[in-house]
Amino acid sequence: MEKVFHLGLCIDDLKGAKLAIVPGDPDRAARISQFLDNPTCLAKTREFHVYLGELNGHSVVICSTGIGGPSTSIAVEELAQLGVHSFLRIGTTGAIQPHINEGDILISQASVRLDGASQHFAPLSYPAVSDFFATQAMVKACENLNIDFHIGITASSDTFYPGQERYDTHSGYVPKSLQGSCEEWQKLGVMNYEMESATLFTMCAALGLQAACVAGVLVNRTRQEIPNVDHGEIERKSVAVVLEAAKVLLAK
Ligand SMILES: O=P(O)(O)O[C@H]1O[C@H](CO)[C@@H](O)[C@H]1O
Ligand SMILES: O=c1cc[nH]c(=O)[nH]1
Repeated sequence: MEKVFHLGLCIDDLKGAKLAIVPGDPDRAARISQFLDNPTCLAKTREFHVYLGELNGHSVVICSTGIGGPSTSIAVEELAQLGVHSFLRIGTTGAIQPHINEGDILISQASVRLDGASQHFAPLSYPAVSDFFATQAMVKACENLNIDFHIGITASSDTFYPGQERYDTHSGYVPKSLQGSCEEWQKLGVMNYEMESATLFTMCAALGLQAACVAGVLVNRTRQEIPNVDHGEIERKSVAVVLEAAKVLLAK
């Protein structure tokens, strides 16, 4: 049986799993796996830490994507080759609207394509749109858990610093083409910045796969540039949402 190149896994390793939960952070993948029945670690290679377990009797994979579109595209492509069809991203994020607070839960309907990797799957005129049913499962999960949420558009950037217009940096300089971009996204009603959903949504839509994204807010960019909150509670809430959404989707 052929192993996929980066994850080093073959189809039988996934025991028929069709759904993957995809956080950016490898350590978060390990923490999420503890909520599955019979969790096992399948691989730890580069940024890709892969766990398998069961949710309500269904095999589920957890696979970290690392930061950004290029590594996300590898994880999604190789998991798809192994039989996965549904991808639920659970991330952290910076809000750019004043009414969205640290600790809030954001569900991305679609993303502004500030990445490069998505252009390797479809031209820029193609939308980075989530899957309706997977996103509906995220909404249902919040309702089931009585968790308030915001739903809307996310700006998904290749970079954490210039692409999200941060000036508190080594050089303090943001290229002219990105100066004022945060205000533009605010005025266009964009909720937040993160770094993987544009690639995830575009490639999944283009390849006939299903994707959704939930994120916990670590910082409100109208008030400060760099997060300084305790991530623990925020992660617990967003992990609860993604696990419940997985159960909702698996029950269909
Ligand atoms: O917490 P994760 O899932 O990594 O998501 C966000 O955090 C990272 C940046 O700090 C980027 O990957 C961004 O999308
Ligand atoms: O501001 C933030 C916080 C988390 N992740 C991001 O990409 N941006």
